[in-house]
Amino acid sequence: MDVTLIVLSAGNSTRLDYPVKKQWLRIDNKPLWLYVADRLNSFYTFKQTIITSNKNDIRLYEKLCDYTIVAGDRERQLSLKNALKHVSTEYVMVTDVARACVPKNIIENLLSNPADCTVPYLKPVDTVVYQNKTINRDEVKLIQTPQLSRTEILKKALDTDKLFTDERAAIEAMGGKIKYIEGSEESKKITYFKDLNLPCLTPPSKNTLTGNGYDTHAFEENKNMILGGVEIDVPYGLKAHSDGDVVIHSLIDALLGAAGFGDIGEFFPDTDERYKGISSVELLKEVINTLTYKGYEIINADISIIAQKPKLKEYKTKIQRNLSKILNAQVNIKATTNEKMGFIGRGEGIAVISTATLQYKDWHEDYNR
Ligand SMILES: Nc1ccn([C@@H]2O[C@H](COP(=O)(O)OP(=O)(O)OP(=O)(O)O)[C@@H](O)[C@H]2O)c(=O)n1
Ligand SMILES: C[C@](O)(CO)[C@H](O)COP(=O)(O)O
Repeated sequence: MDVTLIVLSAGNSTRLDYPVKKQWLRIDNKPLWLYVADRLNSFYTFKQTIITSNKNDIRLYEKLCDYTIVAGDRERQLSLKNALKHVSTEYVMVTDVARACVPKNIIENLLSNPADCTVPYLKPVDTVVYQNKTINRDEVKLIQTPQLSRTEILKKALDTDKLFTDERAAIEAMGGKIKYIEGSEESKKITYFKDLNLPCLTPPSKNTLTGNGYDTHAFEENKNMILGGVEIDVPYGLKAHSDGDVVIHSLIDALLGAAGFGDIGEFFPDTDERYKGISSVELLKEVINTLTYKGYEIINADISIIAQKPKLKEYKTKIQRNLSKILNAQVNIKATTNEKMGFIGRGEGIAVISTATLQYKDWHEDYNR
């Protein structure tokens, strides 16, 4: 059976109420979205796997896998419709990334029971009250994902402005045939932080991640010089699209390198008018927020400034303290001349080399506090 897998991971993870978005929680070395996609692909050979991501994360997902990454939208159903545009197989299996521990037998049972839509559910074990009246709980189904649908039926069912909370409801609304199979407690959806007690969720790796950054800028007259967010009292600055803070640019590349997220140019293109003259401290803070949302913590950074001029001895401590405060981590600053050799030695500009280390935020430790 040709089946496409869609993993929905473009949500905002609001109810998790945690610094890291749930799709970026690390399971060993993998973000949850990759863990779920790989786990389901280990159960069945899907013709194609499509993952919806927040539109700003597509490039980051693509650096970590070769699945098809599609921009999500403001609603789960709209994210799904974006993904369905890329589906041509007869069947499509749609799952929430938040249902991280779906067992293999659920996948097998779905595939063994095709219909317009096949859906796992749990029977409530509590008494059910609906609009303050007790109802027959044997007639209640608690719906889970993955849900297996005939692709063309699902596309037709979603060709509406009405929003449904799952594919089954949309297909049911157009009279499609729904088949139900027994679900699993292990398929619980990670909605709140307390839901992170699922057995398949192994703690984040304790590995430290190291990155390096190198940047150079030429001097430019009649411009302020900013290094590490500190104004340097000289009558010239550094030529750049931004404020030219070559120390922070090098540090950003080291941080992004440690995370495997590419480089500063990918995040802040120097052709983008939004960044003209911008304070590089603001760029650094944006990178720190991105790393935090995506499950990283900064351990330390070590920065070497190579400059024949200006003399930085009186500024090193200011720069070190400023960056350490912004990173909330240990920062070391070194400064050296280039012994009058090369472009640096001729006083044409400054080079900076940085090293940064990261670790994964240990959600498992936080859970067990
Ligand atoms: N616009 C959206 C909203 C949700 N989802 C995905 O749909 C699944 C179920 O949604 P939910 O559990 O509500 O996740 P979030 O929307 O992230 O959570 P919250 O509602 O707390 O923000 C999640 O895997 C989520 O990533 C999506 O792809 N696109
Ligand atoms: C699709 C779903 O998981 C089925 O139970 C559920 O409707 C998702 O709800 P959410 O509020 O989008 O998490």
